[in-house]
Amino acid sequence: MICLWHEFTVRLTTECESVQLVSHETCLLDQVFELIINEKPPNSNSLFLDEDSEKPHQPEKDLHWLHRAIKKQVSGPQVRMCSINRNAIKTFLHRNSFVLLTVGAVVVGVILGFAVRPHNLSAREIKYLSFPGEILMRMLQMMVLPLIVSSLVTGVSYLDSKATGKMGVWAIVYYVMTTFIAVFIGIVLVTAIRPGKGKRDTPMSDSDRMESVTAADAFLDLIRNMFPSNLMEACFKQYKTLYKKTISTKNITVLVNGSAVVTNTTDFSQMGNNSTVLQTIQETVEEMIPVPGSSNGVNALGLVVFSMFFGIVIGNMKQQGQPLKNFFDCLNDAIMRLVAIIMWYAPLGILFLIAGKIVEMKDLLQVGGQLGMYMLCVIIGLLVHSLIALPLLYYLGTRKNPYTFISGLLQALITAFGTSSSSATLPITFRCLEENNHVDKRVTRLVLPVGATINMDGTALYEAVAAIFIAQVNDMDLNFGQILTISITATAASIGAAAIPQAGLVTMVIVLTSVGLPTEDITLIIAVDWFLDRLRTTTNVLGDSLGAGIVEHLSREELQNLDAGISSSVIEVNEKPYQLICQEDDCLKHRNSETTM
Ligand SMILES: N[C@@H](CC(=O)O)C(=O)O
Ligand SMILES: [K+]
Ligand code: NA
Repeated sequence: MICLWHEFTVRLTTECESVQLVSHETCLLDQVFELIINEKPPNSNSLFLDEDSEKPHQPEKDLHWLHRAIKKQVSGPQVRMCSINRNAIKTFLHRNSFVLLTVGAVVVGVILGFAVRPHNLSAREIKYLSFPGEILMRMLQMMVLPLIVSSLVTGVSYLDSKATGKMGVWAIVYYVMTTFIAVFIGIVLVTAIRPGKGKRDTPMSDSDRMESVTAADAFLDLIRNMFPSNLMEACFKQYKTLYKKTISTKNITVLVNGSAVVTNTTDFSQMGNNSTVLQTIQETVEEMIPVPGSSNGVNALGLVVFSMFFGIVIGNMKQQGQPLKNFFDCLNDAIMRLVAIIMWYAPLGILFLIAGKIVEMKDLLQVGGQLGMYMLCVIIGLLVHSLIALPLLYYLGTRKNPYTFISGLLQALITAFGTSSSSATLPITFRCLEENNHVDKRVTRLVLPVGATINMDGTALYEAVAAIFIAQVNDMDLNFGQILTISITATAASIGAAAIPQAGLVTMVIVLTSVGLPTEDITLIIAVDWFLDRLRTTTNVLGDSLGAGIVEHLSREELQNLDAGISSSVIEVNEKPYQLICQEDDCLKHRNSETTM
């Protein structure tokens, strides 16, 4: 945070450098004035007339007059300085208006929330209070579906397969690596701090039991969701395995030996032949069998997979695929223009989202004991990951200042905190990366939708910490194998988690069942999950964005080659060098004008 603030002030000072130049000017004028006073012009008596002309002129008085006159001269630049000062502030405000508005909204939201809190609003009134925030969520979510599809299709179709492949590989390497780093940080912290040690102090509430899905079925669901059976349905439903209890009857042969009933597994030879009778009875067997079911929400994974393959195919169709390419390009452009409008509403929405949540929440400061230590553990882990590990990785990958990059993302990060959904934040993330950080659109279009869907560092860290916390509360000692299992399933759970509020809590079940922990114990951490969810979503968005920056840097050669490819194909068509320049310019202009309002 301090680094961010530092970046911010650096920006402010560069903006105001011109102002400092002007004040130098006035210093110089002062020096000139001193010089003039000391030199005293020889004909000062006649030259400088006092206002009171009747009195004889005295040199000192003349000098005072001179002073006044020069002061008058100096005041000209002073006025200019003020106007430049104002201009600098104006441009500063204009350039950072969104960030300033958003930060202001957070501050006002917190103040409003704490001001309203003592009034003990009813649940209904709180709903009304956060209504403007709900509208923001709805507007952002409205953009997500067309945004994911159009940006992925265009992102993939405009690259050749080589560039897509290389970018894809870098992105996947980055996603997997950062997720494991996050899990590692989480595990180290939770085993060092041991928040769950001691007697369990949180009473169990068996009211809301979590429906448990076995790890294997959850994994299969993930793959099933990659290939939605119906594209329309994928826009609002996901596949989810349900269990049905079936009762089947089995014929079992038993030996009846006097009064004792022995099942057929017993060795026959030990029984006396004359006293035993073979009998066939029916036994009912209860079995849970997986049946198809569904849960509400966009099947983002399915849409991502479809759009990517669709884009590759369109790209390979060359001339024939051009109309579809243009269509999705235009769709993407139009959606981003809508997002630009929504951006103006975003601060207001965030204000009420935060105010509403503050009014609604139970006193977080009173969460003490094990749960408090658990929260601390997750918070420290997220901070370490997002302020040290990820920036370091960005620096190693690009040799650029990561905090400059992060300062450009401020609005997306705040939106992530406000909405606690990385998919709802996606439109804002796009704009921050493209407008503030000038990341190539071909990269963001490809990397961001995939990242928002499968790359969740914060969620992975949280899942690992939560699982080990629950093990500690249950006095279960985990061996190395179990910890390894947790780190793998936590990664899988973060991939499977939908980018919507508190989705991580649902996929927790996979991690818990994989090491035989009681899934009901998720209720232990539900109370503070809303807060941790906001923080981990912010980390998720940060991870996606830094990933886009790194991937852009690592694949800059491919991008340049593509640019060169465009110009060489233009030569083939036109065979006139001067037209090449025009075409290239047009092409560049076109690329730059995309999504700007
Ligand atoms: N809310 C998170 C997912 C989670 O629950 O961890 C997100 O959208 O990124
Ligand atoms: K995910
Ligand atoms: Na990751």
